[in-house]
Amino acid sequence: MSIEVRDLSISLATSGRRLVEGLSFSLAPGERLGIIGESGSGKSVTIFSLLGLLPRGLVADGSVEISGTQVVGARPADLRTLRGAQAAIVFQEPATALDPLTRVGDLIAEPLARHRGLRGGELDEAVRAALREVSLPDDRRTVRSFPHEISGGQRQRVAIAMALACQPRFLLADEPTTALDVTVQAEILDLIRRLCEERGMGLIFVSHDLAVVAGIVDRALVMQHGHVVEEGPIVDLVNRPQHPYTASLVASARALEQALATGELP
Ligand SMILES: Nc1ncnc2c1ncn2[C@@H]1O[C@H](COP(=O)(O)OP(=O)(O)OP(=O)(O)O)[C@@H](O)[C@H]1O
Repeated sequence: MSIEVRDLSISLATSGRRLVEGLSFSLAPGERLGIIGESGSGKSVTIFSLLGLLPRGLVADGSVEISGTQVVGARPADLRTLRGAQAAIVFQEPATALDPLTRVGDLIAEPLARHRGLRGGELDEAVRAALREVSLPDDRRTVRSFPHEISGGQRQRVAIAMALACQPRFLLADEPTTALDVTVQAEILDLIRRLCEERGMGLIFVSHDLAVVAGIVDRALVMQHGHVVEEGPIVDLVNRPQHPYTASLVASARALEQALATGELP
C-alpha cells in the first residue's frame, strides 16, 4: 500500500521535449513527502501524472504504482477506481476544482454517494460529518451555499472534504495554500497536518515555498528544470543543503524570515 515511482519522465507529445526526467521515489503509508522547486520546475505535471491526470498533449513514461496498480498507460476505468479511494488530489485554486453552480452540500454528497453508495438521511449525515471534519459549520446555511458565497479558505476546506470523502490512503496537494492569505494558509496547513495524523494518511505536498513545506513534511525532493537535484529528510535539507539550488532556497527563506522578524521589508 505505497506509492512507487520509477524513472518517470513527462514529455510534450508533439516535440518530445522533456518536462520531467528520470524521477524516482517511494512513499510508504503515513509518510509525508514534499516536492519543492521554482515555478516551471515540473512539480504540478509530476503530481498530475501520479493519478493519470496529465493534460492533453503531455505523455508520461516509466512506472507509477499506487498500492500495486500501474498508473502509466492504465485504462480510464482503472484510474477512476484508483482516484478517491487510493489517492485524492487538492489543487492550488479551489475555485477551479469546485463546480460554481453546485451547492456545497451537493458537492460533498457526490463522491460520498458515488463511492460509498450512501443515500437519503445517511448521506445527509455523512455530508454534515465531512463538514465538521474540515472545521466548517454543519448547518443548513453552509450546505446550501454556492462556492462563490464562501471565502477562499472555506472553499479549500470544501475541496479537502471532497478529496477525503472516500478515505484515500494518500493525499496529493498541489500548492493548496498559495492562493490564500497568510493566516488562512496556516489554518489550512494545520487542517491537512491534523487529518494526515488522525487518518494515518500519506501526503505529497507540492510548493515553491520551502518554509511552508518544512512545516508539514518529513522528507522532500528538490526539483529544478524537471530533475530532482537533492532529496532527504527536511531537517537535513534545511540545515545542511548539499546542492547550490537547495542552498539558495534555504538562503532566501531565511532572508525573508529575518526581514519579517526585524521589520526590514521594503
Ligand atoms: N499542458 C502543457 N503543455 C505544455 N507545456 C506544459 C503544460 N503544462 C506544463 N507545461 C510546462 O511544463 C513545465 C513544468 O510545469 P509545471 O506546471 O509542472 O511546473 P511547476 O513547478 O508546478 O510550476 P508552478 O509552481 O508555476 O505551477 C513548464 O515548463 C511548463 O511550461
